Amino acid sequence: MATDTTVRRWRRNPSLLAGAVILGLLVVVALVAPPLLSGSAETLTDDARLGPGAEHLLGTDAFGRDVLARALVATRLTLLMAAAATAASFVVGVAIGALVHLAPRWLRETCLRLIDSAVAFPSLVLALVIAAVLGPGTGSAIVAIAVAGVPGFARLTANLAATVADKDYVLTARLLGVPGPRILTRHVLPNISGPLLVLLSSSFTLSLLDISSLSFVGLGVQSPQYDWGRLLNEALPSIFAQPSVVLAPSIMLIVTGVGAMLLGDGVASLVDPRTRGTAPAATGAADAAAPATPAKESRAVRAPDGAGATAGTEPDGLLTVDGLTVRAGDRTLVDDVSFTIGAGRIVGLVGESGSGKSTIAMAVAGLLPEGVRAHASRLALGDLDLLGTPPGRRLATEIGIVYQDPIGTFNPALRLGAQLTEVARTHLGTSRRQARRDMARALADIHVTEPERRLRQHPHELSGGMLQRASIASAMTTNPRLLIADEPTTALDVTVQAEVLRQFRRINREHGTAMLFISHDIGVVGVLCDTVLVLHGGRVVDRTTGADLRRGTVTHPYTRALLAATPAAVEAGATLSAVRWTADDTTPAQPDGTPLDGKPLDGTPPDGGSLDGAPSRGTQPGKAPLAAMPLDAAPLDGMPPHGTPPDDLSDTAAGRPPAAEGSR
Ligand SMILES: Nc1ncnc2c1ncn2[C@@H]1O[C@H](COP(=O)(O)OP(=O)(O)OP(=O)(O)O)[C@@H](O)[C@H]1O
Repeated sequence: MATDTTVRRWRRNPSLLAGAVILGLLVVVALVAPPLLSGSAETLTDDARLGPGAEHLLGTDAFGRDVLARALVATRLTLLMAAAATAASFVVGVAIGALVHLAPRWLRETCLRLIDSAVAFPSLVLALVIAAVLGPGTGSAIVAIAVAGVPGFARLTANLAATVADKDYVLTARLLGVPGPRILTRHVLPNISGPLLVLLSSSFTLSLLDISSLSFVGLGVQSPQYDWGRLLNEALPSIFAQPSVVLAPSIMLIVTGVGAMLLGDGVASLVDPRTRGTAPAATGAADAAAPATPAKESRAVRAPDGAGATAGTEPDGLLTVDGLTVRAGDRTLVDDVSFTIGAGRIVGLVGESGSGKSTIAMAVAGLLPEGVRAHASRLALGDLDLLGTPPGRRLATEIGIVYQDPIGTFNPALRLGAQLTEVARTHLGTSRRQARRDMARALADIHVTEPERRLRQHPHELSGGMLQRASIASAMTTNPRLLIADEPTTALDVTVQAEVLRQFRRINREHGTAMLFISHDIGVVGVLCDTVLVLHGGRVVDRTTGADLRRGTVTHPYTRALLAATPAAVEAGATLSAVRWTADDTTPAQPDGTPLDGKPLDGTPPDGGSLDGAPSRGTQPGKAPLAAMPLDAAPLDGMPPHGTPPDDLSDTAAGRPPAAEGSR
């Protein structure tokens, strides 16, 4: 079975096959040629300068030695030198690149500039200078070529590591307190191995040519040793009279280079789990939502009219954010934002793209990118002070994060089982077997089909909806007090969105988990959240409730403008409003320019857009708004029918703390 798979993989990878065959043959030549052909390659005879013939296929050189035999015998030394130089460049270059990536910013920038300058210098010229300084010889040629190859590997490693460093799975590892070197070896290096292997193969080819060049100009291999470069050097005086003498070493050089490139391409595609050719799991049906019962009347307490600005502050605040300001250099990204989240409550952050939602979430989780600084009068999760350096273990176990892109959440190079059980094994001390058993149960709870099999799969083998549910299960491993969901439904189609939202609601009710729920979709926020902060330009411009959003009874002009820009809230045939509002505006923008007067907007469901309403007018073809999705369809893909509370998204289920919104 395993052999079948291996054969299929090789067949699907012709580059790998061709490269391996070519280099394999060359290795055989390197092994057998010296003992078999040294005699005819090195014995001086009187048959000098013979042309190609039956006895000497490519003729003889000026000392009567067989030209082809010499080229074949030289294979061993040439390959060994090129391999040694490339291996040294690779090891030292990747190590330097990794250290540069881990270094503080100023040092990293300085090192990168130096590396860039070294890369700009042609490697052969660099090698010539080094070889000239070290003196001619085999050892100095290897050192010269190895040193000349280091900057290329260092730059590629540092640059690629930087592109992986802001991936969600790296941020999660940082939140979990995984040390930098381990993040590097487990998450970063495996995900940049493809390009590094391609560079390794091209670097081998380059080393081969550079070493041959050094020997050709007399700085490399010295007589009586010989490599292909040395053979070309010896053939130079008779190149016009007897061109066949340069043929053998030249062909050997070309064939070896092509073989190395083909092998590099093939290996790069082999190590990339996304191109291994495993069939992806069924999508669509597997992700479809299970049926839900009709939503019951909303219970969320509504802030009194005109008191929208008092919502967003909750009694018994579990999470306290007071005067949070986030800056990147001189630029203020988040300006004096304050709110609290009570235990078991869901607070939404809504606003246009760039309004600062994710920045607030990352500041809470202590995951702000380099160069971005947060200041606050208070930033705390219960007794855990989030300013400064909170203990990594507490951060890892008390805050869970679900990101927007379920694919980016997971390390594509690792199987899901290893990733999903990491927190339990690292922070809870659970054994590997028990952690897998627990995770399989958690996945089943969240309606992931065939959980055991999923744990053995790579992320690319699951659909987006399944991955998002897996990441929710993963975030819940430690039963965190606060779950941050950063646009968790944006990358999903609307049917899957509903199921994912239902899971958030279920978790909130069953575990009493407080949530900071981020979305640019005001409909989604209205459906799920108790209280909602509306952000604009990094500031909170309105504080309202989910119930008010669903009823469309919000009063703030910007919030009303956001609602007016929601397809489900607009009459069929009417113009969809663009949001044009500045902090100085006191009147909301209507499509026709008339001010909104506080009446519910046309098309907005009168008692809120629960997930069970009939499709609204104004719905865009092909993408129904969430508020319009009927969720009582038959279960799909064998998903267990559910839909009884707590899986509906109404606010009526028991077990939630009373929502008495206080004021700041
Ligand atoms: N590392 C950074 N350095 C400088 N500015 C940044 C950085 N990260 C984000 N910003 C800026 O901060 C502002 C807020 O970004 P943020 O990602 O928090 O917005 P958002 O509301 O979450 O948007 P979206 O919905 O598109 O994710 C944006 O103007 C963005 O350009």
